[in-house]
Amino acid sequence: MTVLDDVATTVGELRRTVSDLHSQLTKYGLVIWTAGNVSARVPGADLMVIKPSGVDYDELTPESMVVTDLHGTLVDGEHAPSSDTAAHGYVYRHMPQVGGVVHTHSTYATAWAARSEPIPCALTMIGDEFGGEVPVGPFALIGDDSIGRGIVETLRDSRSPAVLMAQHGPFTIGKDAWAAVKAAVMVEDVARTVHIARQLGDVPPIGQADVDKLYDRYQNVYGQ
Ligand SMILES: O=C(CO)[C@@H](O)[C@H](O)COP(=O)(O)O
Repeated sequence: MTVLDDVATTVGELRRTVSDLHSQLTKYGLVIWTAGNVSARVPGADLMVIKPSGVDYDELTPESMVVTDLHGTLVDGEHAPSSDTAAHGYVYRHMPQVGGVVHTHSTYATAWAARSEPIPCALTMIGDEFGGEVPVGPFALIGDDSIGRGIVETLRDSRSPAVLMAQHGPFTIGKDAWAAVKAAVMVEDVARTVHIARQLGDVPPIGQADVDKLYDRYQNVYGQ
């Protein structure tokens, strides 16, 4: 009997989900080479499914995904886990509502991160998805849980599912991995649009009362 036996079916499904979601990062042009990673929490266990480190996107398969505990220790898989595993695990340990974490180096969001500058809430789409500006997290070195601590410190009291980690790039969270991927797609789109708008002149933020209404409608009414 291993820790995996109770959740074997769920882990099998999440291996496929996490593998497939990586193709959304390439589809939307959010990563180059082997940069970036997606993970999903395994409900009912202190485990996650995450991308293997440094494997080409074309070679990612359900079987090549890695299962670790929430401290990044390998539990199942043939490959070494992503270099951001400790960061993802820290988020899962400290934000129980989070079921998915994504990291990309998408160009425009990373450019804002390089400047350590939050993306102002200047578009209805930013109010909808992020509920305010997209915040900046501290600079942190890769490898241990420093990045995770920065993500949690920044997002714990924010409505934003995205943080621009200074001089690194965006990390996004969601109730599941799909939602975290969506936030990664959205943060790149708004980073690009607000950047272009700023080339044209001042970019006024939307007032807080309207941001609150936008966020409420999009989170609670929008869609089917
Ligand atoms: O920026 C980083 C490290 O934080 C990553 O995005 C790497 O670029 C991809 O690392 P692996 O997930 O392949 O280890």
